[in-house]
Amino acid sequence: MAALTRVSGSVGLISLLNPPVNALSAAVRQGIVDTVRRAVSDPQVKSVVICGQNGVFCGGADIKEFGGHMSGPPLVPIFNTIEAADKPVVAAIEGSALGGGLELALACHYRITQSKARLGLPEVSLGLLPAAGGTQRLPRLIGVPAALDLITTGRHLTGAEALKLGIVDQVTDQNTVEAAVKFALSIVGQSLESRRISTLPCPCPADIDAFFEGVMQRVKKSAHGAIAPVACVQAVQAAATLPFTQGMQREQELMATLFGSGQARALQYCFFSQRVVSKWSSPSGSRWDTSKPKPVTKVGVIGLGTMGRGITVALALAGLSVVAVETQQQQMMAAQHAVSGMLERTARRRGVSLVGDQIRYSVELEAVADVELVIEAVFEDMALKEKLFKQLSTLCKADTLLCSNTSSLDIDHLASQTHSPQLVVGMHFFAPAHVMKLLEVVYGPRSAPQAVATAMELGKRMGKVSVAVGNCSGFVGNRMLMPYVEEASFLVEEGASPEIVDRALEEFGFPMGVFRMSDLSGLDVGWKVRKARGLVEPGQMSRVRQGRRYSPLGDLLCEQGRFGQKTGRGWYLYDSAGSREAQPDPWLQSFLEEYRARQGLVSRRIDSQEVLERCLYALINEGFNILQEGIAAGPEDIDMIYVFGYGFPRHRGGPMFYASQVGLAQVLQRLEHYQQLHPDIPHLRPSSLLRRLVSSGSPRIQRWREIIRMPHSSL
Ligand SMILES: CCCCCCC/C=C/C(=O)SCCNC(=O)CCNC(=O)[C@H](O)C(C)(C)COP(=O)(O)OP(=O)(O)OC[C@H]1O[C@@H](n2cnc3c(N)ncnc32)[C@H](O)[C@@H]1OP(=O)(O)O
Repeated sequence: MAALTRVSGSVGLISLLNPPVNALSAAVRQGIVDTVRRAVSDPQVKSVVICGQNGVFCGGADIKEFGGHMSGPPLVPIFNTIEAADKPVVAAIEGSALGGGLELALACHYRITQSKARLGLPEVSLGLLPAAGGTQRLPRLIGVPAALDLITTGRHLTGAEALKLGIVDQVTDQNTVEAAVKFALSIVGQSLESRRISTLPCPCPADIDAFFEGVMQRVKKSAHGAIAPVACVQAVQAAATLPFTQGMQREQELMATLFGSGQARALQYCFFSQRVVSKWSSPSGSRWDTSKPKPVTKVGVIGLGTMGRGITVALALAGLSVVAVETQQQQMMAAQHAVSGMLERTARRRGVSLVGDQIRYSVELEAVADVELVIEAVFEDMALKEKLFKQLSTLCKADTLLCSNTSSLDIDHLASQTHSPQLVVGMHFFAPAHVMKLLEVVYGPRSAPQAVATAMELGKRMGKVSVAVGNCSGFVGNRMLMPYVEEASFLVEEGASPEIVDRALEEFGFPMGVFRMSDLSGLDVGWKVRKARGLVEPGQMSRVRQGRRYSPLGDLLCEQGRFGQKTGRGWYLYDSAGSREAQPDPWLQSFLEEYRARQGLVSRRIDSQEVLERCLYALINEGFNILQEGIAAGPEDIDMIYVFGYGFPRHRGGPMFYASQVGLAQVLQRLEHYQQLHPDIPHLRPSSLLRRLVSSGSPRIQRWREIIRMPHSSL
């Protein structure tokens, strides 16, 4: 798990070996202990280089070990021993040095890195902190503000950026290990005093108390209830104010609190779930490992409204050639201008350079005749899309994949308009499409495995978390959103205010409650969908439609021209159209009072527990229905959709993981309770899969797929 060889006569080369990322498993840690001891005591070894085999330095502690009993030597004493060695130790960083991997490098006396290597302390995204000395060594090396930025965000740096910050001593584009060995030979005999980071003073801002107060306020605000970023600040504060040994003690105490927390479990579940969803499968038996994606270099985007523009930017940033089509000349010009601006801003933010001329604009549909894949992003109007798919099927090459960005329309129906329905899949992006990480790839019963594989791969190239899901109204994300949003409206009918509902959801960790979110995206969006479903009865207040409870509140607001932020009024009041500062609206309060009176509803006090239970359990219950129907292959798919597309707090793991933590029996019992009180709300009727899981003893979430697949009686 770690090997020691002697190279160039006097350099002890320690290679970590634990593919694919040389994670610091118990065996690797033991390997480091043994090889360092041998290298230090071997008189023929004058200096040491630590590297990882197979082009990766080290991906950090072995996250798989976190769930079980930790054995093997701990990291902190190993790193202290390396730092204390009286022979120079050089880290040769290729690929990645992340988490414990970077902490290992910080314990070395010198660091040499490949320019493209990724370095960072991403523990915060696993609900932890860099507890192998990272919070104490990094601030001493690069100063408190820069260290705080890296530790609280977990962001990765390239080797070149790390050099600028002073984290590494040299960057090379040549063979990193060879460069490190050469360097190690050149420094034999030099003093190591100034190279032991733990002995350095911590460069601090002038008014340290005020500085940390400000940082803490900012971090708490953006953490939305996550505890790890706050602990990271506390640990760095200890580095700034305490001697190294005491700082290390504080780091360990904070880590102990985080390590056992539900948030760390949820975030580590997210880490693995993100990888599980890339290994997609469909009920027809097609799978990620047996389906080869088709190579794609040129993509057509049709419709350059908000979504089409974002998709064009995402494709161009991924290095693809794009043919962007908008049939109205004026709109095309406006789109071209907007896309250029978005591209420039995003490229600047990401620090990447743009390759010119990647996008060709056209007002002719025929311009997409030679692309390998088309993404349609026109209005959500089935007749328009039907016509377009018929045209595309005729004018594109026979093997061109035809994808729709529809957020709810029937993919099978669109496929049936074409000569090759097997080449049609949904690619449902989320606004803004060049920013949001989620992509729902929607397959129908006729979609070819290669079509699904190609859309998934394209999503990956754009840096998306792509999740393959089956075709149904609203797919996974929007289908689950319906009961969530409806419950929120029912709660308002029963006596809650939009502020009470939103506050409960925001305290839970959503960046925005349901009503603020609705105001942001536009109340007319849902209105249009409800109209298409035949639910809207203009001017009517009836609360039963299509045989079930219905809240006309959203429709009534739209009829008043209250579309949310864009009109300056919606569920809240805004200073002006387009403003983002939501204020409670006295008009809405009187409107609701009058509405309740006319409906004969007696307003009651609704607390945050009821808000959370009714909104979240309704959403979760629909998730169980989706799993039962095979629309999503497993709970991880649903959770990643909600975390990456709908702002579900990541530190809660996603709705299905959250349900598993609350306890399935508890979720079932509360749904039964609310269903008894509201028998006219079908989405509160517990899913039979939920009942089945509870009667199977509420197994761990990792076992749900197994239970879902088991044959069962539907009685
Ligand atoms: C109290 C005791 C604990 C003390 C701890 C002290 C403090 C230290 C803490 C840590 O170090 S926590 C870990 C920090 N490191 C990370 O968060 C890095 C996580 N990994 C990645 O970001 C990426 O995997 C990568 C290294 C950038 C490589 O990306 P790539 O896209 O090339 O591959 P992936 O598909 O992501 O991964 C391949 C494969 O490897 C598994 N894996 C990756 N990292 C780890 C890890 N640190 N531990 C265990 N396994 C890891 C990943 O799950 C994939 O597995 P499969 O899906 O193929 O099974």
